[in-house]
Amino acid sequence: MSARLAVSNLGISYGAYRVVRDLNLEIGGGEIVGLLGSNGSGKSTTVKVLTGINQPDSGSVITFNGDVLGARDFNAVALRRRGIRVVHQESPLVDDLTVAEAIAIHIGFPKKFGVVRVRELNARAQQMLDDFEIPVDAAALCGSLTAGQRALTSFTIALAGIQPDKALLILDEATASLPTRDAERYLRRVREAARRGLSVLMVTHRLSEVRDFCDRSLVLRNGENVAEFTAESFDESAVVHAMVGGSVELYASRHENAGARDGAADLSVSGLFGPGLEGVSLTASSGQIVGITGLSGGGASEVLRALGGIEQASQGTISIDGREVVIREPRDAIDHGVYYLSSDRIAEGGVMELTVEDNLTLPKTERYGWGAKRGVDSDRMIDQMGVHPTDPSVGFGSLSGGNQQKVLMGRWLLLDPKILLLDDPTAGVDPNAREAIFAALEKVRASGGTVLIRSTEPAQLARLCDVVLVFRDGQVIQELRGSELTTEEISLATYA
Ligand SMILES: Nc1ncnc2c1ncn2[C@@H]1O[C@H](COP(=O)(O)OP(=O)(O)OP(=O)(O)O)[C@@H](O)[C@H]1O
Repeated sequence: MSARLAVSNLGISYGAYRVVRDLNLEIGGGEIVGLLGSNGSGKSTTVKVLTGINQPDSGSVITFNGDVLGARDFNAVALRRRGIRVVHQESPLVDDLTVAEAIAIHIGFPKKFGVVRVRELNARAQQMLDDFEIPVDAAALCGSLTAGQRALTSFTIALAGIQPDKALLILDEATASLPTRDAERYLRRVREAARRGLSVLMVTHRLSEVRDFCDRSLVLRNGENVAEFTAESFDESAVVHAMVGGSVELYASRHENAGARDGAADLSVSGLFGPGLEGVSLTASSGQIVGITGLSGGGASEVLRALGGIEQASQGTISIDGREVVIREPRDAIDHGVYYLSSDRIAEGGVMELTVEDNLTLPKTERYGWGAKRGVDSDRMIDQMGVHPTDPSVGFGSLSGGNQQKVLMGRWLLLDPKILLLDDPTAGVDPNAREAIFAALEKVRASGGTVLIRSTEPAQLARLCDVVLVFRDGQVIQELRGSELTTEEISLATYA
């Protein structure tokens, strides 16, 4: 039987810049294939060809269900009609629509005499959700869904109106911002769909997902296919080796931490109320990495946003080095040496139209003057964070997602942060970049800074943090320290 998707000699270029070369890939019916690679290795670019955003170079041959695709097929509508569907990391659901309406946008509204039949609309959507045991009410507003439910709704939309045994689902880091537990739940649904014949191409940086859910996986490096693993031969260190062309050094781990000063609460928050916050109190000392976790909407992201001046607290006090400060907007936070890195790097971080150097040095622009210092600083950060490409004059908007994240992190590191607030900084970054981020945090800690980091991956927090604060209903409900800092304890406290 022929493969569902067969790609041979795929080349993809941006102008004269060849980003993908000679890529060969086959996916059989009902197979789940992982696509791995460092940030900037060409994964998204490949997905963009299969979803009709990019055109392949001439000489590339792509066959889907036995049909060789021609130039006219490479547009989003035609490929979707053929049964190639994609789910991205951010679910573009309109908050004011119900789940049933969001599904109907893609497959049509049931109508009689031009009037939408709401009962039928809801019943049909509920049937689709129930078919995959997705715990979502079809009549609920999309805006009321948790992150995990949103992701599962997007999955349902992607599968709407297709025959699984003729289709290909592409997961483009679909689980990157989900907590580990929700991601597993999600991928179990994907596996069920694969049992029904759906073919799946899964782009992810979480190697454990590939180990647990993929039948095979390919590794891209600099746009070339450098290794292939079966479920049996899959080995995390061999994969990472193939991704980076060398080994990854492991940096920070909390056992190395000697910097924390006991009792010196350099950041102290008391009775903080505000959007999503119901009286948060916490302290963090110089030289500490404080982990923040909790279900979405529980206050973990919200407290970082309030401290960073993105949202305004309505009540409560924030003190730094024993002095009360007022943080109403990002500028106030920055003036006190408090820097916030959002999980939404596009909306709240980088300026797409500016260069990498501009983005790195943005908050310090007025201090540079005419000397070469600006270039020296930006080169140093490009090197420290392993930004690719290394040319500081390229547009920030042309960097891959993971490389954008490294630049935004580098921007704050250049300012020697006193307090660094990071909201899920490793979502969508490859293992090498993750280690570069951890190494940078270790430096901040060693120089007496304080880091508050939210992560959806309990294993990361267990490895990195001196203390982990668990949030629920807008409050800190538990503090884990010392021997409690294990993946299991953190997961239990977060989800139980
Ligand atoms: N519009 C563009 N113009 C020029 N170069 C681009 C453009 N988009 C991407 N690139 C370059 O193509 C290369 C591959 O990027 P791509 O986004 O495919 O990487 P990726 O493997 O998906 O990375 P990540 O894991 O960070 O998302 C990168 O070097 C990137 O800088």
